[in-house]
Amino acid sequence: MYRKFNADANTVCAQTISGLAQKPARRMSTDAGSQLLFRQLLDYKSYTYTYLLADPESREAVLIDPVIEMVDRDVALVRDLGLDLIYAVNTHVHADHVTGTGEIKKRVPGCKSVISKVSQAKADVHISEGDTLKFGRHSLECYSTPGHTDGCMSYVLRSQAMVFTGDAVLIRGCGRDAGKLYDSVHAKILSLPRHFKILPAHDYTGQMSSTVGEELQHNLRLTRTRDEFIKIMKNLNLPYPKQIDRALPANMVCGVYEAGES
Ligand SMILES: N[C@@H](CCC(=O)N[C@@H](CSS)C(=O)NCC(=O)O)C(=O)O
Repeated sequence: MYRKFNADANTVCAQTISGLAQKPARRMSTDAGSQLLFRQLLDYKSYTYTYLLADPESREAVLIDPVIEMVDRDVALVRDLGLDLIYAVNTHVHADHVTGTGEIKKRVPGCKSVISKVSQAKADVHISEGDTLKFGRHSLECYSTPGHTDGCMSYVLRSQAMVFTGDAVLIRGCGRDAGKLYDSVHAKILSLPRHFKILPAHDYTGQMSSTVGEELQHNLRLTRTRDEFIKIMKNLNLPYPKQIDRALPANMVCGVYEAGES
């Protein structure tokens, strides 16, 4: 399904290239594998990571999982870096914070909101398994990874060996719910090459990334059998997310209520 993508996944290059000010003559290479602007941004209230990805050549950019309270920061960064933000993407309908995608759309003309079709939430673009989101020379491959919610998607940036897992896989942890989550995570995320970097939607322990190999070895939930996993998740008794009553209805409409809109 994804053969059209850069098969040379091992061409892993410096992922953090903040050189938008670089003149074209100083660029080291023109292949997509070598040039990505990458920023991991934190919302310190919900411990949500927002990711800004861009092709420094075309300047097309994507934000993954923006948070409404942090939209000023995100839009300012996009402007400072001279980027053309084309997509504001959600991994799923979040329960712990309100998405910034609707607010970003208002401030960045032409930016489209994205979420899975299965989520049934409002957005400009509804994606499904096997779809791709292109920005410049890069492509995010869309994988359905249900379990935490039915509409959860993970996004693979193969040329950089990165996977944005939302709440499906957290570092040494995972999202809520059990059987379906175990199956989709093992089939779609933990089956990626071991060097692929895992970039989750949250971390509550101050860690920023992991790898597939590391989680296969050290994730105390996901290394168990399916039955053990279901038992562990049942006994966690995770508390009700504080913002859930505000977040869920807002996130079904892209994070913003407009008078007259449903
Ligand atoms: N304290 C936070 C919620 C923390 C939480 O439950 N996070 C979710 C992902 S966001 S809904 C989760 O699945 N965590 C798994 C875990 O093991 O922590 C709040 O009140 O918002």
